[in-house]
Amino acid sequence: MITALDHIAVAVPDLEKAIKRFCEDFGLPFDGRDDVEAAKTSTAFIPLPPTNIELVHPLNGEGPIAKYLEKRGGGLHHLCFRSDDIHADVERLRKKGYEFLADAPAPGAHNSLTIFIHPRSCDGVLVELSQPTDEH
Ligand SMILES: CC[C@@H](C(=O)O)C(=O)SCCNC(=O)CCNC(=O)[C@H](O)C(C)(C)COP(=O)(O)OP(=O)(O)OC[C@H]1O[C@@H](n2cnc3c(N)ncnc32)[C@H](O)[C@@H]1OP(=O)(O)O
Ligand SMILES: [Co+2]
Repeated sequence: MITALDHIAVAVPDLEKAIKRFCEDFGLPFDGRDDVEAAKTSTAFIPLPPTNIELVHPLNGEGPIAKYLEKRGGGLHHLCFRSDDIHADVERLRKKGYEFLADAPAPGAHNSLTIFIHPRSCDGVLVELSQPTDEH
């Protein structure tokens, strides 16, 4: 079951500059960085209960965020829904015809398991499902 809006992700061309903007200029809290090799993505989390902002930047200059920045520049990149049973939610949504971008959930930021639904299944919005695998 989907239980929360876990995060809203913003693709940024300069991660340090974006962290300064959100945390120093806007005065928001900073919950640290997490480089996720499996997703080829560097993240920075800004907790804003009951959700978070996730800044996403290419890890080692490659991967999906690199392609996105190259084609579109910075911008809103995806919405992530938290699930309490990601395998059941994937099965349920696949049966409804949603196009997933992987066969199975993979490691995400903050020890989560994540999987993405193609934007063409969701009116042009890239949607991530995420299940925490331990307390962060
Ligand atoms: C850190 C881990 C994790 C977490 O724990 O939170 C993350 O958030 S990782 C974040 C980065 N990872 C991903 O984005 C993985 C899923 N994304 C993909 O697999 C690809 O980016 C994609 C969505 C399949 C697009 O890749 P590709 O087909 O190679 O790119 P194109 O540029 O050719 O785009 C095709 C099509 O899709 C539209 N598009 C692309 N990105 C987005 C987006 N973020 N939001 C909305 N739409 C998007 C693009 O405009 C193209 O549309 P058409 O032109 O209409 O075909
Ligand atoms: Co995300």
